Amino acid sequence: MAMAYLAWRLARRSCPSSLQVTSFPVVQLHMNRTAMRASQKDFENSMNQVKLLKKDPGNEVKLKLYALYKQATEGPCNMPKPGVFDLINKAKWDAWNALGSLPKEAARQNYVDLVSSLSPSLESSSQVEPGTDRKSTGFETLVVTSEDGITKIMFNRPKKKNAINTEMYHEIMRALKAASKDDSIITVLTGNGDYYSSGNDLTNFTDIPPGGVEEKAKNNAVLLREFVGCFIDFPKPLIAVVNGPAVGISVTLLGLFDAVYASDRVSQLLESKRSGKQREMRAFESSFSVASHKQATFHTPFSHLGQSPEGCSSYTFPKIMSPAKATEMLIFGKKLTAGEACAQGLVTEVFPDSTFQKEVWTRLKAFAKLPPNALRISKEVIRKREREKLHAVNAEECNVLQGRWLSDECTNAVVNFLSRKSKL
Ligand SMILES: CCCCCCCCCCCCC/C=C/C(=O)SCCNC(=O)CCNC(=O)[C@H](O)C(C)(C)COP(=O)(O)OP(=O)(O)OC[C@H]1O[C@@H](n2cnc3c(N)ncnc32)[C@H](O)[C@@H]1OP(=O)(O)O
Repeated sequence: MAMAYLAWRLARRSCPSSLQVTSFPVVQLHMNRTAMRASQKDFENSMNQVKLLKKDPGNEVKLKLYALYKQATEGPCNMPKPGVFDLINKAKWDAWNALGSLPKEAARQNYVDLVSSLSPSLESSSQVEPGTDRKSTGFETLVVTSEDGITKIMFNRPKKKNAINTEMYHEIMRALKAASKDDSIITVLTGNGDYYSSGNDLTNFTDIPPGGVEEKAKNNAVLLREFVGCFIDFPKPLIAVVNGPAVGISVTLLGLFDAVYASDRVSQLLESKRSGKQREMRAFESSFSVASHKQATFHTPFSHLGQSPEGCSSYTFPKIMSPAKATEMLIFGKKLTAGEACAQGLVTEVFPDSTFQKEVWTRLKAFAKLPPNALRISKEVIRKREREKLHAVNAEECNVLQGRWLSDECTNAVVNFLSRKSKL
């Protein structure tokens, strides 16, 4: 019924224009010379950790783990190429063969990194006494854990790039409200899998209630306003660990966080691509092995989607990065690398991808050892004078979006995506 509704709205107008398609080869930076080499013990520990993963990481990640394991233990692919109809072995052969002549020790390090990026809590819990890793139950779209004074809220829809559906909006609000009252010192948001979050789940547009599209838009404007309000009012230090690409509302909300940490995987690649330094690009890419993660990028394609800024970004982004830079992101949809987002003040610090999880969680555990009242009171002193303004901005943005959601431009863009004609 929902798709029929969208088709009906589409049929009333000309065929939608297609979205610009930009995509960069997803490659993984080869271990650089200064990166630590994973010991055999680390490698064996990681193999055991894979067995402890509570959630299936998905075929894409499992293929990468398989390929890196074979490369680390046997070297370049030495398997005869399976036939085209032997789909599983063909997929495994492709994944292993794509690693080329990646050295064994680099493959071992990449394997260890990939496993630790799949479950940072496994890594941090492997460094604490059993039993202190409290996992909150009752969430479908999140994994919420509390240990070392840190409540970690992990988006957990990796197969959908951690797109935020209606259930997830409510669960994030519930998790934040619980975190504001629990005994943790700081709260961290991060993503499971290769994305931080691809923003609003565009299928949110499809289930039209009996009251019609106007009612849906009104209800979702209320939902959005309440959701962003939780971030404006959150009393403890709130930190984002951006483990992969971030899109839409997952980017705009970063202006309300107290710190944003991201990995550098993408910076050199995209920057040399943009600067047209093809020779440098080829040299750089030649050292790449096959992707095992996506790069942390920051993309707010609101105009492409016929929508408008939210998450208080219409106010915070010009303040953080200047009106001109905010315009490039919020109006023209410029996608930023982690390095660019850091240079513009949206990201607090960028870490080498090979040590990203280790360094960030070590730092967060140190923060969580600071006096909790001093942290809360200092945050309050910094944030309180803007709070009323932020709520007013949030209300206005939701009002404008409510109208945008009813526009032809937005409907066309959503139908485009849902019909899989193009992606951003
Ligand atoms: C009329 C009333 C309307 C009410 C509206 C309700 C709104 C709810 C209230 C709150 C609204 C807040 C406002 C927020 C705005 C935003 O966040 S705008 C940004 C929205 N996000 C996007 O536009 C990104 C869309 N996704 C993509 O462009 C691509 O998926 C990708 C992120 C670039 C990744 O591409 P790729 O690596 O090729 O992977 P895919 O194969 O595309 O994705 C894997 C599967 O995941 C699904 N998916 C990914 N992102 C989304 C998403 N945002 N929404 C829905 N589904 C998503 C994708 O479809 C794939 O699924 P399968 O095909 O089933 O495998």
